[in-house]
Amino acid sequence: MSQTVIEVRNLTKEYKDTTAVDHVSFRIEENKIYGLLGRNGAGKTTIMQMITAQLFSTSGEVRVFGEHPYENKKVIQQICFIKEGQKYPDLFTVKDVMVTAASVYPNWDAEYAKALIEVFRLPMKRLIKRLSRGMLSSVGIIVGLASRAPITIFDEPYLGLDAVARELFYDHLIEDYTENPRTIILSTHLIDEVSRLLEHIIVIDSGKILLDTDTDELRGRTHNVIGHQSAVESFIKGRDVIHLESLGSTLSATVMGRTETEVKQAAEQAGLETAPVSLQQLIVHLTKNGKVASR
Ligand SMILES: Nc1ncnc2c1ncn2[C@@H]1O[C@H](COP(=O)(O)OP(=O)(O)OP(=O)(O)O)[C@@H](O)[C@H]1O
Repeated sequence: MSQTVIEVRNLTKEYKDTTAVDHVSFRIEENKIYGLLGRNGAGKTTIMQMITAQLFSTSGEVRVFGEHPYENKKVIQQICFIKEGQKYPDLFTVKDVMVTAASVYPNWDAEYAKALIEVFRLPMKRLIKRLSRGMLSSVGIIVGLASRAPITIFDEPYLGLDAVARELFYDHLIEDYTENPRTIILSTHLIDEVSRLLEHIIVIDSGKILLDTDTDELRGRTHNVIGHQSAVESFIKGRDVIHLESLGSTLSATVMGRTETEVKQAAEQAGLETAPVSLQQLIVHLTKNGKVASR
């Protein structure tokens, strides 16, 4: 069985007028790529800030490598947290960021960082404050990848990055992860783009967990079932229906089964068509409904 590297129990963060994170519990296992997904304001960044000891929880527990992360250098050194809009000192150049990162992360690979700087075409001597928005995001991505931190977290790392640079990021992430397995948590709204990378997803909605599942298992459990309205309506009775769409007399229902293949097999036996559901569609439907269920 895989080792747990992060354990969160009943984690809650309350602000004066809002509960940003509401009794959330989950485990993150070693050497897997996770997606932490959800709509704006769902609570993703707040959770990541508590995991990385940048924010105190109101209640509940966080353990990283079995220990409290707060003021725990041994634990903090093992985590690289890349977030949108990272601030750097005014006079820092790209090179200064790389030199600083090398001194912070014990597994830093300077050669790899150099190669990535060429891939992303970053000018080493330019002041960070003179970089374009996309270039600034590339700096974070390079630090995240070259840190080789046992837990690497990317929170919406691509503000301003063009499609080519995002593809480069995904390709390098998967290639380097294969050669140097570690735990990666990606938080993003570009779900279709990263869906091939994610092994496990945790979906947050209004501070609560909506879904915590292996991606392949989810794909196996969830299908669009398509057919004549009356046939689909009778098929979905008593089933977990996430979304319905009708076109004339045809009805398409997005259905989540309890076990893999259950929905697909039953639908086919009933003479109905099935089609796969993209991860993005699924998450949009789930979070639009805001339906918290024991999935
Ligand atoms: N310092 C704060 N004071 C009050 N409310 C806050 C504070 N920080 C965050 N919140 C609120 O907590 C909720 C969760 O915010 P959070 O930034 O964690 O969401 P998110 O899922 O990361 O969103 P996004 O995808 O837009 O980045 C939001 O309602 C936000 O307004």
